[in-house]
Amino acid sequence: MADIEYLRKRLVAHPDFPKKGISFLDIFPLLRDPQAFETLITHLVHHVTSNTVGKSTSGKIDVVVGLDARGFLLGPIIALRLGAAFVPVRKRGKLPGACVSATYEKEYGTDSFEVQSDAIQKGQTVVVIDDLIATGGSAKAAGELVQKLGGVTLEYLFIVELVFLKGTAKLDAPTYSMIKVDE
Ligand SMILES: O=P(O)(O)OC[C@H]1O[C@H](OP(=O)(O)OP(=O)(O)O)[C@H](O)[C@@H]1O
Ligand SMILES: Nc1ncnc2[nH]cnc12
Repeated sequence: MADIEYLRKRLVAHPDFPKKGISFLDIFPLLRDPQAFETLITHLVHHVTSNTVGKSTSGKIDVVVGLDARGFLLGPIIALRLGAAFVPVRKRGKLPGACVSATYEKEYGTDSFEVQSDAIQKGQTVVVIDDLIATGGSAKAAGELVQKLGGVTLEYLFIVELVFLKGTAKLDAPTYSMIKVDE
């Protein structure tokens, strides 16, 4: 299996995308490389089963919440391997039926997230997954939605953390990031 350094080397930085002054870190090269993709999924599942499940009173993770859009590429695979439900948190206006919503600021703009009201039951244990945490606005909004439905977020998982933006300080549960980027 490849190691974390192998993954780090495959991240590609795009200056001034999507706005001037933002250095956009692209995770898609990792997904193009089956060895890297398998490593990152196996690593995150191992982390959850060996560290996070022990914090759950039910002895399992009930729900994996994935964030629109790149969290959708990771969440369902991890949910299947954990035997958990997958629940999407989507940008506003995309989900049918009753929803709860939260508006948030992210590194390059404002957005709103929604989740279906019946997607998480009171007391269910949750891990939230996304590709990257920058300012933490997106993950914080997702955590608020889980809380509104009565779910218990045990951990936030990311492939990449932009440490200098201090996004994890906004979150109400521990975080785990495979790759920390310092500048
Ligand atoms: O920590 P933050 O400052 O909130 O930024 C992180 C979020 O920004 C990116 O998504 P984006 O909203 O660009 O959406 P996309 O996945 O649909 O491209 C990224 O995938 C995270 O979800
Ligand atoms: N710098 C960045 N690179 C990739 N995705 C992001 N989402 C928010 N900031 C980002």
